Amino acid sequence: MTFAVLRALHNIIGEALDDIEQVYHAHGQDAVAGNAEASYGDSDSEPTATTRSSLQAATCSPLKESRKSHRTSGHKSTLSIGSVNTVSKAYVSPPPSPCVASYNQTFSSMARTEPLDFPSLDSPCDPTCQSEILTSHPKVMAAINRIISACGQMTATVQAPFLTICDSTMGYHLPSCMRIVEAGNIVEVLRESGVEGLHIGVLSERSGIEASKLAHILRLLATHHIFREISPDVFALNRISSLMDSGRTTQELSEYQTTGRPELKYQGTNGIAAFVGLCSDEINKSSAYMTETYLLSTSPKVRGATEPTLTPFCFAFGTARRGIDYFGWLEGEGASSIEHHFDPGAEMGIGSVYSPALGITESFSDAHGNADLQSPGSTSELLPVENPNRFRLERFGKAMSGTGSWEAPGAVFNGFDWESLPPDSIVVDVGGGIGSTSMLLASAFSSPEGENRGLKFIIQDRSVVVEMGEKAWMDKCPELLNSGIAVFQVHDFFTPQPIRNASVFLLRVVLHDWPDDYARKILLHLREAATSDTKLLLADFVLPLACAETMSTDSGLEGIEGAQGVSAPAPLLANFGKASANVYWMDLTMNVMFNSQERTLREIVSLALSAGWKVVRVTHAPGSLFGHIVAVPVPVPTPRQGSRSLRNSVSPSKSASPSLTPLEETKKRLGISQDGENSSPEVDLSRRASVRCNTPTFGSRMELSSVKEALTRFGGGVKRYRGPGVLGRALASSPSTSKKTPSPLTILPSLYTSPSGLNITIASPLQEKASKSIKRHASLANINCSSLDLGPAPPIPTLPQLPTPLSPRSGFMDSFKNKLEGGSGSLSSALAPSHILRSPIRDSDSTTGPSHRRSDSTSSSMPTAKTVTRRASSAQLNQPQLPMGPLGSPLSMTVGRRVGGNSRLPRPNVLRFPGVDIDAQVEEAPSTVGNSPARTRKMSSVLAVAARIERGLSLRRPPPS
Ligand SMILES: C[S@@+](CC[C@H](N)C(=O)[O-])C[C@H]1O[C@@H](n2cnc3c(N)ncnc32)[C@H](O)[C@@H]1O
Repeated sequence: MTFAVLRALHNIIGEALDDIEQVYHAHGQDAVAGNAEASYGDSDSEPTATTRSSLQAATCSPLKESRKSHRTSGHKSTLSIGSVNTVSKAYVSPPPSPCVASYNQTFSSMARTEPLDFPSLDSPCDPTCQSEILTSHPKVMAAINRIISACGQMTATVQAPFLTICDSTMGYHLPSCMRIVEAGNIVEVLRESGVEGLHIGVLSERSGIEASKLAHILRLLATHHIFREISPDVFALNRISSLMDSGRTTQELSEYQTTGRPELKYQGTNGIAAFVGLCSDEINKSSAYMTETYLLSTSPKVRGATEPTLTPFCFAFGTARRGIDYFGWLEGEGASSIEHHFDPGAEMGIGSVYSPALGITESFSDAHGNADLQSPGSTSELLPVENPNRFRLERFGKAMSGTGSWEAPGAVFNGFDWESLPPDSIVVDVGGGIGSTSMLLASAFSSPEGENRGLKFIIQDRSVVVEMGEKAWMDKCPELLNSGIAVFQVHDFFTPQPIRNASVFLLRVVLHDWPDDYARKILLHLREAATSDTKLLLADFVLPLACAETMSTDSGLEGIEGAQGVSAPAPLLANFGKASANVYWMDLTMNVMFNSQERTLREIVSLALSAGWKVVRVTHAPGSLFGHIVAVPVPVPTPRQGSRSLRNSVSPSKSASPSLTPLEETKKRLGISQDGENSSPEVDLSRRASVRCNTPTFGSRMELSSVKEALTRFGGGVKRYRGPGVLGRALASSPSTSKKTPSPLTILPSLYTSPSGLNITIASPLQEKASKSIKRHASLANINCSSLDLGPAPPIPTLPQLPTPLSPRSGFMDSFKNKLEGGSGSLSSALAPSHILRSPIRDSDSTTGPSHRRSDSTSSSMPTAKTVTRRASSAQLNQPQLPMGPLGSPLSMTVGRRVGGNSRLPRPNVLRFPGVDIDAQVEEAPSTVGNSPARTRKMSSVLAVAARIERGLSLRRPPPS
């Protein structure tokens, strides 16, 4: 039986490799045919000889033959990776350094002769190259996850159990080694030395770490594939370690250190080096005190603490006694009583070490983590330093900068039926940070112009954050503030919610910062301010169980749309095991640092219910563990009726007061008085906690999102757009150059599997080049475009004049046409906004023609019988504010369940979706736009619909006849 399991795992790996190779091969072939447009990036310059040869050398033929030989030989790579010595210094570190040769320079040439290979582990990572970008292709990511999951399970099965225990228990050396490497700027030193690597003697001299110690450190990391030992004692960067490159020169780094500003290393970077430093330093040490805190402490209060002042961090760093939590410590609270200079030699290395290099005071706690060894008077000198943890504070901020993209920004479009909200509905972004999510939504669903200006947004946060947010919006989208579409409001979410007529309360990565009692207080304040129509939208990671979810009656999940989630295929662990590790790392990080947590869906449902919110729906972006959870108001349960979570976490009152409503009673138990002030003995801690969390934490968006990026990835959900503004500008802006490279910290939709394996047969007269591009676009959307009929176009009737300009997106249309006609720029980036299906007409929208209203479905599952209808008569086209087709074209498209046989095929302009038994029909519509581009626009619309169907987005019913 075990062999059968191992074989099954082996098959999963083989099939996943096939999937990956297929995608890479298809893209390579496409490029070979001279149509090498990058899907997320572009290229127009020539490679250097060295980079070309190196990339060619590192590129192999992922052909079927080689796949076979992989399978049959079981292990042997047939790839012939060229000598690393021929690889140029083409490092692209984040941010790119001046010595970088861009990927695009090499790709356009290389791709003509070689199919595309998967990125090599042995070469530095170039996040902008096609090969690297393709790793985020949904099909590739899904396959990668299956491979990681299967390999992890296979290793655990075959490895001697004791060795697995050693890996798990002695793995503490890994973060320690990562820390010293980051702090010693080893990556930057190695980058400057080039691909030949550097002998440990030189490396030691340049980093200040003793040679033999450093060699052993790097060898451990090389053994874990994080560096390479390319010859004895000679080390070099590889795909993994190169990501930690700050891009600074070693000279700059040494200047920062000698001037006492080492944190400048992280400025303007993608945050990975800072992230490595943070995790391997404070978090690593804090985690080591989990047992002292949760188990060995003699104090039950400590063992069961939910306060941020009694975390493993507080014991590891000796702040518990002084009631200082992580943020307080970062901000230097109590610093005046802390020594800043300690001679470790005098105290046998126990105590604190002042590190001029890092600008920090390092504290060592005793073996139990209870001693605060930084107590005053134990050392020589008290320095008037304003904040001894300034370096760590700055590093924390930079480390967080990439974590906001752990959830792809546009996922929120599909997380809620935004279009169901009437105009002027108010969305309150509670603890909204600088309002990055609201900005995306406002860009898509509001317009500063016209009478109907769509949704309104109120972004609430602490005053310092509100200031930052206002500034960011004034820089990026002032019209949204000036028009009153969005306002910032200083508000403490532990006090009563001032907005009493909200349609949606949005809480994005807020609850995971708080233990249940605090989270419940936040939710209760929102519940109290809710109308019966108000919805709560929670956006957070949802921890999967490590077994398959059951919908049993005690799960609390019955009736919740989307609760079942996606399980990995057997024999993989239901949650994809190792492939999902990151969310569990996050969870325990929140635990040991803040006594907070990520939550399972069961926990979220129970927590919400205890505060009078019933979860009705959960959606995930394909393959992502980041969820959008919709809840509606229900009566707040009394503690007696309440959920397990409420009963467990709130000490029951001796006798419930009959004169109080359940909400009042619950608030009383939680220490919230009727006027909203905290009144229980918890008050101090609550206040403390609420003022602590000034600093955005894991998952917060530290900069405004790119609207374009969000729409590119998730635009299928955006259906309402009422005029120019941020979105209009984003769409009309330069067609291809402004695509933002996703942060390497981004978790892209990862466990994606196409629910249906859609095939499209497209019959339409298209220019060959356009058809190729569309095929590739379809492939990116994981749609198998099985054939494109390039037959002759049916005759086009005489046409009325189209209004000019076509729409606010005409700039975009131009770029699209330009692309089709062979101009520069990326077709795919031009196509991307085709996912933006402008809303057909709202009932209330008298100027926009007949009502084809509105979606009945908020389902995220595959559609069964759904129809999209988009109609605009030629007469309507002459009116000023007409609903245009997705690309401004006057088209009418119907997608509906196929009834009976395939009678409509092979008529031109009819699409077939065999996987889900759905046809899409594009009706001929009047157009004066040239024949081929017009058809191509329609086709792109069709693909947009196909992508929407494939993603399980809700579509529309046909108009009432
Ligand atoms: C993890 S961040 C999330 C920010 C934002 N929702 C996002 O998605 O980027 C948590 C936010 O909660 C805010 N916050 C913390 N305590 C707060 C309080 N008592 N009242 C209002 N906001 C608070 C922080 O300032 C921070 O912006």
